[in-house]
Amino acid sequence: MDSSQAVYDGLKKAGIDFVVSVPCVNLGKLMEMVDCDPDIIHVPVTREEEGFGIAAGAYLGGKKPAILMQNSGLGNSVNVLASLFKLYQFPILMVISHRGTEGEFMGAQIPMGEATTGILDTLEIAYINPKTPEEALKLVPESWLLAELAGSPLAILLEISFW
Ligand SMILES: O=CCS(=O)(=O)O
Repeated sequence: MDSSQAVYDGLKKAGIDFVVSVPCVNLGKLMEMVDCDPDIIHVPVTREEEGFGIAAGAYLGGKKPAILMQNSGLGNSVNVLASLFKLYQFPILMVISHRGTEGEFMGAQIPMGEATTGILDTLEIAYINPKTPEEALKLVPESWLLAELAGSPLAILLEISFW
């Protein structure tokens, strides 16, 4: 099964209807799928924290939000995740291209790759790490249910080997 298709199908099964995105080489196909979907409002942004702010407003407006991002953007998002999403208990699916993992071609990605789970742990944001498209297809919809019940973001970490 195609990796991007599996994540997209999982988002659809979850009922995600609002997506903000910051590009990553591994998210390109998924972003195109989302952008072509008439039932999903897709808002490309330039910084992850901007995307989280827009997604928070969408959630308050009754949407089910997700963000497509690279883990490097997690560093830009600590404050908005803590002071907005955790404080007001907003759910969001964080579909994260986890760079700096095995097979990474860009050395600069390694430090944030290693820091990613620690940042999520510090923020008390749960995360899953599907290894195959089949796992992603099953776990993405379940992740939204958990995020909604918990009133919290939930990260879906997709390592380089996933793609
Ligand atoms: O952040 C790095 C740029 S790319 O590898 O996603 O193109």
